Amino acid sequence: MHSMRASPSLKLPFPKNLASISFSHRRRSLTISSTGAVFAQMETTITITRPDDWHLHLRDGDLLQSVLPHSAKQFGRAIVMPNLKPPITTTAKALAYRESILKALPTDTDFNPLMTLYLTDNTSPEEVRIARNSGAVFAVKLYPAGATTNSQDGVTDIFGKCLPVLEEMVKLEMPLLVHGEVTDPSVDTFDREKVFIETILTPLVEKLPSLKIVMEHITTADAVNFIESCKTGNIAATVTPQHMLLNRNSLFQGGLQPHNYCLPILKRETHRQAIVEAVTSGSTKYFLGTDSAPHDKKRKECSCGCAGIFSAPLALSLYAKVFEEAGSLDKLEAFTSFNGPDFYGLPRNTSKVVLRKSPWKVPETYSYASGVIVPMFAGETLEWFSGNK
Ligand SMILES: NC(=O)N[C@@H](CC(=O)O)C(=O)O
Ligand SMILES: [Zn+2]
Ligand SMILES: [Zn+2]
Repeated sequence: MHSMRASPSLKLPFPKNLASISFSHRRRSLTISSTGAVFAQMETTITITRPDDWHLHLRDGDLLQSVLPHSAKQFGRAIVMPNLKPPITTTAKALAYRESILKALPTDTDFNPLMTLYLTDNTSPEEVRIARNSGAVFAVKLYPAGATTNSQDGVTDIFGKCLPVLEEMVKLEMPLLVHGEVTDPSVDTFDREKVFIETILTPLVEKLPSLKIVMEHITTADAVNFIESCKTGNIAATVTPQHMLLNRNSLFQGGLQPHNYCLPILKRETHRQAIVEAVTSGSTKYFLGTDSAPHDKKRKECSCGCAGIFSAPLALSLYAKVFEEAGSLDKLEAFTSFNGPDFYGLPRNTSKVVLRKSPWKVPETYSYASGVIVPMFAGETLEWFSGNK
């Protein structure tokens, strides 16, 4: 009879260089087969500092009520996007929105929503000062008008209309969060991020070199090159699970796949690889921003489906998958839990979350009072499970 014992000498597929995160392999159960062989089933967990989500759409009303607990269970804080209808353009609106988020929170959580202001052509420097002094608003969000969901009130001409506000933001050390795509209909959809970097972002950094900028949800090797080329420490990027796990083929796999449609749109495989390589290298310039963007199933599956992927319940599992596949699980915690607060000048969380290697099936839908939301990877099995306190 040969037996397998749950001993530390058992070969497990993990990197050796595990500086900061703690792993544990525990024997969960023993199975004795008909031939008498004993199999030990191992339970593997990773314990990391509680992550934050630096780019999240919480919506309002019914939708807020049902999506918020998924983020609050796993994340300590989130930068809450202001693209509501109507948008959050003033501090007063941001504070009221914050109150409604706090009211919708489950009681057993200390989740902290960090608010943002929606930049328009008419935002005043005074409004940004009020926002900063409120202590509740942590950034200003630039949506080029028409670039994405609920961006119609966004900026039409950043250099013509917004310079005084941006100069004030430099003084206040208030970060500018950027949806980095041009809206010119003559520019190919797949090139809109690259052209934005060339025509807006590069001149903006030249004009205001000390403005803190987060390029949100990067999707291209061009964005990685841009971020790497900025040596000053005040330019960073958030990265979504979908832009590290999917390429544009997944928009068309076996037919049109509306639930993989988000903006900026998924790009070709070489871009995905460049992003994964940069993020899993351990660079401090990249941090977790799910861009979890719930829409009702009916608004995704229709003749003109809207952009946005709902990933809040599974995002952490997905990031773990990316880092594991890259052989860089030891770098996961800095990306999820350190680089973001360090960039924003906020303390890192002190509590922990546990990720468990315990396969689970992503639900086909999540329901809310007025309908259902189809999550990313609906119905698929994921290896890492998170969600325990
Ligand atoms: N990412 C998306 O495709 N959609 C976001 C808006 C955004 O972040 O651009 C949304 O609010 O639905
Ligand atoms: Zn966006
Ligand atoms: Zn977004």
